[in-house]
Amino acid sequence: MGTVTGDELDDLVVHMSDVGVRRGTTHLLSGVDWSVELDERWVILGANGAGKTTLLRLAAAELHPSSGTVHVLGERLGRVDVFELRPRIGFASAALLQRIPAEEKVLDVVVSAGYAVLGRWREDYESLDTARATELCESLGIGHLTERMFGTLSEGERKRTVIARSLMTDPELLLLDEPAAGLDLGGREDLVARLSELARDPDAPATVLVTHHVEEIPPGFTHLLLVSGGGVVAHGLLEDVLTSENLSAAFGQDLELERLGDRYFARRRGSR
Ligand SMILES: Nc1ncnc2c1ncn2[C@@H]1O[C@H](COP(=O)(O)OP(=O)(O)OP(=O)(O)O)[C@@H](O)[C@H]1O
Repeated sequence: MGTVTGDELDDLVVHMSDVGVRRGTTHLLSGVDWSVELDERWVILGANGAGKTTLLRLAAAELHPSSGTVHVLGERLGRVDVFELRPRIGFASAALLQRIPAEEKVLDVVVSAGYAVLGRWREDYESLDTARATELCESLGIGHLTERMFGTLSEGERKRTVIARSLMTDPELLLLDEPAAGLDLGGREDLVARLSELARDPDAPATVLVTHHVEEIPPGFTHLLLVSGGGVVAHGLLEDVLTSENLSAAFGQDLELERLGDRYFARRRGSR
């Protein structure tokens, strides 16, 4: 990816150069070079344990690299106050989902992202925030659930609530960790369609979505980072990088990729 100058960095939402993450003697990531530009929508695809969540946590400024450099929204990790950086990033993570109290009202789960982040006076902004949270819930198909307790929602409804929350602060970077995991077929298809709408919205932030399955790639996503064993197998434009060969290399199996319209499917070669 070459050396990037200061001016070029301003246009990059994420820039990683020769990044490694180590825990003891284990290398979670090594030699990762990756950049995300303002108008790009990236999918990170790879097998269990490939390093996808570790990459996302670096981009979320939740983790520092052990080696190499990571810039997020023009700021270098290690040289920036992450508490100032994180509010500019929307991160719908599985960890966040687990931390939300079961008795919290859906609308409050979404709206409170704004309070926590901006530390503004509730009285002044309450109605504006409520209107925005309601609009986000409606756009994600949970507009009828805003008064429900979070703990009473289905898995799919919870995922959408967390995505709505991550958009509440109007982030410059949106990170989605396995948004379709655990959903039934209908739930997955509905979420894929909504994420596709978001991806095609020119006002939406630069987005990075982590998944294990090519079937979950929403149309409108533009780029793909294929990872395996803590390293990058291939990266670039989705339609160039998503091939049977690259997929087989990333998953260590002889896989056959099929494209049907703007969706992808994969199976082991020779299987019926
Ligand atoms: N603190 C740690 N110490 C040692 N190994 C770790 C630590 N955290 C993560 N790992 C290992 O690093 C590897 C990458 O983890 P990561 O969660 O990034 O993978 P992933 O691609 O998101 O996996 P999955 O798809 O299963 O969620 C895994 O093998 C994991 O067991």
